[in-house]
Amino acid sequence: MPDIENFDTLILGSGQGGKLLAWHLARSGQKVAVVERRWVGGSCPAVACLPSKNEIWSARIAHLVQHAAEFGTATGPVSVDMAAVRRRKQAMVDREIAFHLGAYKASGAELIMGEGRFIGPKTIEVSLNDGGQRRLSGNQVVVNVGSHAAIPDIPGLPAARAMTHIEALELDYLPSHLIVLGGGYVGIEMAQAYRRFGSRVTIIEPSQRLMGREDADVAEEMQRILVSEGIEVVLGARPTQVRGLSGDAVVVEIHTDAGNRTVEGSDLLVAAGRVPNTADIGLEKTGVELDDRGFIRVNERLETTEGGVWAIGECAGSPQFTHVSVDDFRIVRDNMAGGNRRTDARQIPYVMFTDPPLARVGMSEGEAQRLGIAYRVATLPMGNVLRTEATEETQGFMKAVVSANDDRILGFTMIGSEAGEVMAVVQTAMMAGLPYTELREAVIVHLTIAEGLGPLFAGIPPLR
Ligand SMILES: Cc1cc2nc3c(=O)[nH]c(=O)nc-3n(C[C@H](O)[C@H](O)[C@H](O)COP(=O)(O)OP(=O)(O)OC[C@H]3O[C@@H](n4cnc5c(N)ncnc54)[C@H](O)[C@@H]3O)c2cc1C
Ligand SMILES: NC(=O)c1ccc[n+]([C@@H]2O[C@H](COP(=O)([O-])OP(=O)(O)OC[C@H]3O[C@@H](n4cnc5c(N)ncnc54)[C@H](O)[C@@H]3O)[C@@H](O)[C@H]2O)c1
Repeated sequence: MPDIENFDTLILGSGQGGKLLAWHLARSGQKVAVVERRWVGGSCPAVACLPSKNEIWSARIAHLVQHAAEFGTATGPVSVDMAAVRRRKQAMVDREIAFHLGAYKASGAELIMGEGRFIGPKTIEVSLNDGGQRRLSGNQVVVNVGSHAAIPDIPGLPAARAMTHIEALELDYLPSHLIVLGGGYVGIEMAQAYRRFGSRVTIIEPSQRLMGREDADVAEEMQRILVSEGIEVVLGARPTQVRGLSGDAVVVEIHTDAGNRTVEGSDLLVAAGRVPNTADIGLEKTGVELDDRGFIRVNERLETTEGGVWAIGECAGSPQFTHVSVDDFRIVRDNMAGGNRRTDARQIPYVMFTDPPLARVGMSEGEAQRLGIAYRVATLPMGNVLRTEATEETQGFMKAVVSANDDRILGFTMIGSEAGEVMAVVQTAMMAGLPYTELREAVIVHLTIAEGLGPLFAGIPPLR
């Protein structure tokens, strides 16, 4: 058995927050090791955020070129080369890997490539990817192992060898008919991209609406946009059986209130949520407890149930976004240094990178209703934002929720061009505690999309 090597800080999984913590602590003089089994830099730059947005951008180019004549540019026949799309994506991933290796080297943190497993409190055994084993311990230990795609328990699904986002981002051919199980973030982003590349696409979603956490008007508008591009959306549909093989021919049988139906396609993508990577990492040999859904039990300071062991990102049950894992890093960094930063009451903005995108910060109207918070609401169709006269990006709307008791902005949702950038303006106003009237009266540049914030907030009914 190899001797146990001791580190000041030992991090399992090079997730988004964990790697930043490693670089920070190592630069501060600590002896730090990060154990990563597969993706230098974690999933975001390798198989999730960056590669998906890279391919979504390629799909947008395809879409624009296909519609170029409407804007006065004549093109010849348009075709999409998925091998070239994939190559462009892979070149970016390779740049990301090089960047991360450089950052590890510059910081002095050691990146150990191998599968890690706890063999005792604060002690990890690593099966090295290059062969052999190492045993490591940390005075402080951080778990940042992320999650993997959930594979629902549907008869025939394992045999159909459905893709997750990982395989879908590696396709170098165009599926003739892509069936997507799940109408959430991954499903919708990938469905629109593949439709724009030229696939026929069907989304199968068990709930009665897409994007369950959004208001009905928001979900309906997104559905209208997807359907207008030729995507078939089947709601209230529970898959009961899968037959065939993804990449060849697949059949999904679904049960709906209206009866049973069969959807036949060529390729199958599963996008039905995430499962934390906590099942096989030996936590039972430690004092680190899991909750009933398999997430690491943490307090608001991101401390686990074992002293000196912290958890960051999706495995800690944090909302599933890179910027949240990065914020978890800041919390753990400051708490390790004796501070008291907390996860509760932080804003969690997000953007779904469809075209147009969906962005939200703060409360939706439905959340205000569920919490019994008195509110005022205004919406503004994107067609009323003057810039869209020039760009014809008229799909979607802005929606603001404001307190009925004072002028606080409670939430902002937008489907529309530049939604993420416009949302950041509202988020900043919310962080500063500005009343909505300040945005209503602000001098915002003509002819920007953010100019729509004036008329949006002018639509909020006055205080009674
Ligand atoms: C297709 C897709 C697109 C997305 N797009 C966005 C987006 O645009 N914006 C956004 O904010 N979020 C996006 N997300 C979510 C985002 O990717 C995640 O929330 C984020 O990467 C989570 O980071 P994390 O720190 O929890 O862990 P991860 O970044 O997932 O890292 C965990 C790491 O731990 C490693 N690991 C696991 N177990 C072990 C072990 N036993 N030994 C060694 N290593 C191990 C894994 O290999 C992995 O590299 C997307 C997700 C998906 C699936
Ligand atoms: N732009 C972004 O920031 C971005 C992009 C992609 C993913 N993400 C993150 O990753 C997370 C995971 O994404 P996701 O799309 O896998 O999960 P999700 O939770 O967003 O959506 C999963 C969907 O699958 C449906 N579903 C559940 N069981 C099903 C079944 N048996 N058959 C068909 N559908 C089923 C659910 O009803 C739900 O609508 C997201 O919640 C998000 O936090 C973020």
